[in-house]
Amino acid sequence: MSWGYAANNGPDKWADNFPIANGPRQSPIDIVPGEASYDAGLKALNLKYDPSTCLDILNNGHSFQVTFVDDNDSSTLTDGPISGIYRLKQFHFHWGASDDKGSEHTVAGTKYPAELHLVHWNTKYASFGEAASQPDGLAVVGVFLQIGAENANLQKVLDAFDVIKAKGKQTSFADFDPATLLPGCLDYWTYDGSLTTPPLLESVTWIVCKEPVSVSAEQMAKFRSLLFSAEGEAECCMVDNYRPPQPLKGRAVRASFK
Ligand SMILES: COc1ccc(C[C@@]2(O)NC(=S)NC2=O)c(OC)c1
Ligand SMILES: [Zn+2]
Repeated sequence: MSWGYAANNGPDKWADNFPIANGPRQSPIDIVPGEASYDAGLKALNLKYDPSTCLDILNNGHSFQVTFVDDNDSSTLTDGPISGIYRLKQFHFHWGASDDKGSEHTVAGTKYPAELHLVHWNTKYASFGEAASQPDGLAVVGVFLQIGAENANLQKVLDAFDVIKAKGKQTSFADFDPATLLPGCLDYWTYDGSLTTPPLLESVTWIVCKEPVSVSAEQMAKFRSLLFSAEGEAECCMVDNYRPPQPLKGRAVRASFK
């Protein structure tokens, strides 16, 4: 049986096949603002995305992801807590069955209804796959979603859902600018962590934005219309696809802001 988010294959069971689940730099974590240390040496995030690199949108059975062409430096993350150039590979989300849960990171115990992950890989390595196994291989920008006004930029992504409802469905998705999903203020917390699903590789420099972006309750209902299941299988709504916070194990969480 493969991993998932159900009682019999969910986060509490992942260590059975992926012992790194109990490793020293696992993600997500609970971010406690009062315990984060302001680091004046942290640079502002420099995100430069080219909408023409947007390729397709896929239901991978765990989330949905929008994938980008990453054979050049058209869409990159530089500065912030990282050195060098990291290329945008994909973005995806995690969300709950109801608005009181869904994010992976929490802030002083507060759960948001959803969390966006923008995944970038270090171009000092030959490919995303190689970078994913290196301690400085990936940089993921996390953005919290909170219930409020309808998010017109997010709606462009949600409008593609009807054709990717079931696991394995994929369709072309072009000319989307992921920068439109970012908050106005790019203050962030940063710490060393991991992928949040198996293989849970400890290769992620996490960059979690302090400011959430809005999503309407109706838009959250649209997220919950996706399925974990493939066509022809018993329908299983894609909800609660989040890993709960993991032990900090002595790691420092730095803040880019006072
Ligand atoms: C082998 O490479 C992988 C595998 C899974 C993911 C997805 C995820 O586990 N990682 C984050 S972050 N959130 C997730 O759900 C990945 O994303 C960078 C890279
Ligand atoms: Zn993720």
